[in-house]
Amino acid sequence: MSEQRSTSPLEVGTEVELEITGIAHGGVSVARHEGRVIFVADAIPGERVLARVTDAKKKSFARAAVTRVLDASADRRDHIWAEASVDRDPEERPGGAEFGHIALERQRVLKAEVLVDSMSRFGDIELAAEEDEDFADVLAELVEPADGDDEANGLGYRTRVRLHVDPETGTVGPYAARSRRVIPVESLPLAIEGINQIAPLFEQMGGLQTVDLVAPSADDPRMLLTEVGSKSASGANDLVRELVEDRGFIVRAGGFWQVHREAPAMLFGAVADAVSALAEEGLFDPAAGNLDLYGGVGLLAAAMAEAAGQGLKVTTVEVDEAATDNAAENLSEIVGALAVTAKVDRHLADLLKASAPVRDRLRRGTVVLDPPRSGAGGNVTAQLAELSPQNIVYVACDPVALARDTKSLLDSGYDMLELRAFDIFPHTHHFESVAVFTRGE
Ligand SMILES: C[S@@+](CC[C@H](N)C(=O)[O-])C[C@H]1O[C@@H](n2cnc3c(N)ncnc32)[C@H](O)[C@@H]1O
Repeated sequence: MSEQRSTSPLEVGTEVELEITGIAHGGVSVARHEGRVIFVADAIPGERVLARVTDAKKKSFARAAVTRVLDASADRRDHIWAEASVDRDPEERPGGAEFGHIALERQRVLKAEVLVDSMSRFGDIELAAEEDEDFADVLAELVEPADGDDEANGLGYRTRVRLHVDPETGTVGPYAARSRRVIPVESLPLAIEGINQIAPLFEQMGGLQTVDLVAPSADDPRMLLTEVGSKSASGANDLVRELVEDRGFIVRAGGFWQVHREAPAMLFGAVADAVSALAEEGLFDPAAGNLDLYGGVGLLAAAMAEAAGQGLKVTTVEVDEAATDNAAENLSEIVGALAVTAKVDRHLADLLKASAPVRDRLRRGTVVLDPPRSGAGGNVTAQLAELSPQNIVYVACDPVALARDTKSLLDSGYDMLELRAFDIFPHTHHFESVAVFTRGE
């Protein structure tokens, strides 16, 4: 494509020179062009770049992708995935490693900035440095790395990868960034070795829609194939074994399990730490009506038990019946554990109608919740506020959703005791947060 450095009006394909001023949620940086905000892919705050406009439909903002770096940040690195380099046409770059051109430590600072900004704008929480502490140090330490990631430069961690099949050519690969075009690639640098060994990157797989690659920690890696027109993948219901420290979990091969090899242990540890800290403050009651909402196969209920002991009473609530069955088995040694298949809002609505003694037990309880990306939302946070459990441990994969739900909880009289964040998706903009709330006096 020929280079057109014209400015207004912005049109798709136009190249513009931009000063990158900050980071936005979603893995893009921020610049301004003649008063209009531009979200720029593949840039780093502080850089001056040439970027091609990729979307100009909205009046208030446009989107662009870097085509040439004019003044590079000291944190710029060769992209960890050769195919995603800025030397390539933006449309030919695979998605899924949108921070792969940034030094790992700076990625974590950018994630911390997004968390701090989200909490300030949507959560009414200003995260500040202590006296004698530099805020830059707070940002550098807020998002905790997973074991082994610094040594491996954040590569080789994914135990689950979804590839797509081009309906015309049968080529297998990831989607391009911001589109549903399949991009052929030579390797999957974020995936663990076992997945790279079985990935059919050089095969034609016409007739298929997706190829899911799964490498459980205590089972053989495998491919789950979904045919065009089918809703389920072959082998998705096979049970595989996962190990977290020395505790075993069964999960369906196609079911939800944290993607980073260390993530289950990290989140297990974070929830167990939170429960232990609450117990030390006299705020945790193992015999109360404790809940693990959006509980999957019971990972976080098991973490509560790790801290509280086998006498824990806890109910996991999960919409997927098969995952609930797995949770029942995974938690079978915890006599007081119950696994329920239900939508969280329906289950909470039922609990709100329960008898006074049951409501009292819930009021003394601790709720762990780990909702999907959209967060718990206003309805569920309002139900929680009405149930009024003593503590809420909120595990979140989206900082903005967490911040919005935080605001609802603070408005309902909860105090935030702790906020941690975990870099369990290196080279992407994603990260996980764990926020601990307790009911105010
Ligand atoms: C982020 S996963 C967490 C799973 C589990 N806590 C873990 O760490 O493995 C979210 C889970 O919520 C379930 N889910 C999604 N929407 C739900 C709803 N409205 N009610 C109950 N469960 C839901 C999904 O099936 C998924 O298992």
